[in-house]
Amino acid sequence: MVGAGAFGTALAISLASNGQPTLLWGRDAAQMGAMAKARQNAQRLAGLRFPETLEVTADITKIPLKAVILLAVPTQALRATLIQHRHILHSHMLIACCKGVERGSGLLPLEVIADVLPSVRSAILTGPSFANDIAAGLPTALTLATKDVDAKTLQTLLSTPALRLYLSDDPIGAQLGGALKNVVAIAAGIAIGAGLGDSARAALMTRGFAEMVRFAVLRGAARDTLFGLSGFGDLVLTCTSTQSRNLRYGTAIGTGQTVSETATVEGVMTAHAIIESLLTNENDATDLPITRMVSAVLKEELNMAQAIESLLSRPLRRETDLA
Ligand SMILES: NC(=O)C1=CN([C@@H]2O[C@H](COP(=O)(O)OP(=O)(O)OC[C@H]3O[C@@H](n4cnc5c(N)ncnc54)[C@H](O)[C@@H]3O)[C@@H](O)[C@H]2O)C=CC1
Ligand SMILES: O=C(CO)COP(=O)(O)O
Repeated sequence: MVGAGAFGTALAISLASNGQPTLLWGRDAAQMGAMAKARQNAQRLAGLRFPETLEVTADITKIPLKAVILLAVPTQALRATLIQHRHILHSHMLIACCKGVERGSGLLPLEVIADVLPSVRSAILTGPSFANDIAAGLPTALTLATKDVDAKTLQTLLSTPALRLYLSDDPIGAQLGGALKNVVAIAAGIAIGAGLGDSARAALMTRGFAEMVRFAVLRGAARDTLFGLSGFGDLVLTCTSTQSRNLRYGTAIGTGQTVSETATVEGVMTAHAIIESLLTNENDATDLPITRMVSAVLKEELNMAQAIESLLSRPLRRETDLA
């Protein structure tokens, strides 16, 4: 496991609890030393103890030959991680566990991997799951999306009695679902924080889902993928649970608080990355009102009243138009 934050630690606990010898690597030697000693990640998953089969290290050369490597770093840190450790990572199967779009390039995690390590085999692991739930062994279902011929072997390797992996051969759709739902969750949080009510949240979730489907299909996703765990499933979880950092972040913005979030809130950079990539392509007239609103509010180009007005003043149309 590369990346020892909440999600990397949770997946490592889950795999090790299922009897897989698992190595959890993090870049901060002092932090990894403390985790090894306490047998828990006190910063991110306090109280959830490591099984004996989980080894903790800050030495990346300890990764054994032929290991399957899960990459659980934030999307914006993925390229730097791959570049820094390419001599180790280039010969392994890489499973990206991050959800987002890279700012500057507009690329999805597997596209970043292909850009840095063109010949490497890869897959995306995504879907509705909170790190705490996985680490606690609660039932969870995720999507493992890949074009790789060994997909079934990977599915078996990474599934546990509590963590069920469903296969998909549509990595684009699976990645876009996971990336875009975070942006919609920020919008839903803004609505809740601004006191617009649960009906407004339901409207944003539904129109946000239509926006996700529209954008993903234009980028080559299969429409059905968006209706599965990695799209609709994760949208529901992230927009309705206060465990979600994206929802909490949006809620804080909606109440007018300044947010100093130390944990990863992927929807922020993803909203900017998508809108900026549309701006650089003048011919792209993709209709993304919610993503535009989120990006503009976070950049303080719109205040809350203007943002709400921008959504409410859009022309009335049939529900299924452009959906
Ligand atoms: N926390 C959760 O419940 C879930 C998280 N995810 C995804 O997992 C990814 C990681 O999120 P979390 O683990 O929650 O975030 P986190 O903020 O808890 O941890 C991120 C980790 O990445 C490390 N990191 C950052 N830059 C790095 C670099 N250049 N090299 C090596 N390590 C680096 C940090 O030190 C930190 O340990 C995100 O894309 C998130 O959307 C997916 C599903 C659930
Ligand atoms: O991706 C997640 C749930 O599937 C975690 O959501 P947050 O990043 O908003 O906490």
